[in-house]
Amino acid sequence: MLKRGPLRAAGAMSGTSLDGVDAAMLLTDGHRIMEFGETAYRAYTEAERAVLRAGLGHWPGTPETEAAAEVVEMVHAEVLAGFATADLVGFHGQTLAHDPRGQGTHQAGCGRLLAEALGVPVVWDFRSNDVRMGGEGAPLAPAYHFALAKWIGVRAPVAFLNLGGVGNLTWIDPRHDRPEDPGALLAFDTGPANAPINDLMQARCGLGYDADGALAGQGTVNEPVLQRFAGHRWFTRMPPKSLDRDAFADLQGQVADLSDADACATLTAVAAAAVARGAEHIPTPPERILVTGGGRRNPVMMQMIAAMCDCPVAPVEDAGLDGDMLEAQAFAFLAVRVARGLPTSFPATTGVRAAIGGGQLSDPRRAQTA
Ligand SMILES: Nc1ncnc2c1ncn2[C@@H]1O[C@H](COP(=O)(O)OP(=O)(O)OP(=O)(O)O)[C@@H](O)[C@H]1O
Ligand SMILES: CC(=O)N[C@H]1[C@@H]2OC[C@@H](O2)[C@@H](O)[C@@H]1O[C@H](C)C(=O)O
Repeated sequence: MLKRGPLRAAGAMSGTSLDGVDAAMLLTDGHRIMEFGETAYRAYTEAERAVLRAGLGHWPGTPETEAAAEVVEMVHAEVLAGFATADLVGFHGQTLAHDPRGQGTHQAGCGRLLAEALGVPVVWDFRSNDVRMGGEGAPLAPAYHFALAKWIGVRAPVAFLNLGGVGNLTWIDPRHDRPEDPGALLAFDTGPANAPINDLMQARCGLGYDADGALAGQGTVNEPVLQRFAGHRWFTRMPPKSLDRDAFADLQGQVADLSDADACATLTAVAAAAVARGAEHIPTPPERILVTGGGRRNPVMMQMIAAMCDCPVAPVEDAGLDGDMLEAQAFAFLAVRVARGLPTSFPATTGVRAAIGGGQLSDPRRAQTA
């Protein structure tokens, strides 16, 4: 049995950019943030990343996904070994495929095995119940973004923007008390963010990403490619909506004839345009957009977003938050919500019919997994 009151939860996230595993401790009762705790990061080795890449687009039960799950479990056990004092672990796993209106959603990594390895209860499989109930299964961080808005004490609507492999945006009206209140939140995936840039850098330069936007900064944006992207029907679809990492994989072909710098600048503008087109759906302009995820370190992308959106754009550090660990903290927060029977997604965040929880709790101290 988990104790009453606030819990020390460790969250772990392996994101779509496939760079590594982030872990962060949070003291929370699932409603409020009481304290931020220690953090850890373990980059995937090239060999591990290749195994994960080979699993992308595969559904459970193939040799590729089994190999990917083994890597995910092993690296998480290593990273989370330093969090043995946690009351609970929130384990997202690695999304390999996401098709909520078709085959479902698939996060590699078994939380029951991780719970046994760590000797700590683990909440995992956060997305599939939402999909089963008709939701998009993503984004799930908005419930945490709502708690963060309360933590930083905003009084006017604010937006959190995550620039990971894929981008996602949460608009929050802080006048509401609970994330499930109608009008409190609107969230959706904006579109591709760093994933197309990383794929380009890998293919053309043998590098993992465009560090500090250096290559993009030397290039010229190809307007026809940008305009074709901005006119995609994805942007007229009403939120909530979610995206698979490789949903816009054809972008690589569209920049194939451009120089490295022009292709990189164009894909960076694509990420920014996705945010700007997505922002057209939000109910009232936010006081500012607080940016989390690795893309906030790309000054070219940040400047393009600021230019295309009509409001201030700043890294979450400006509000005293940790933009590298925010998603790991989110899954610590969500784990506590699952353990306490609180909803983790809402009609305005995943499109699910009514606010619901999800996740499985595997407790190694019990014979059975609930
Ligand atoms: N200094 C930098 N300059 C440019 N880009 C950067 C920099 N640092 C990180 N990035 C980009 O951010 C990516 C990592 O972002 P992040 O860790 O937020 O993604 P993720 O959590 O894996 O993805 P998602 O949120 O979609 O699951 C890197 O792969 C790279 O593309
Ligand atoms: C299916 C899936 O793993 N989606 C991720 C991905 O990465 C960013 C964006 O697409 C977001 O929808 C989600 O992650 C964050 C943590 C979320 O659920 O809020």
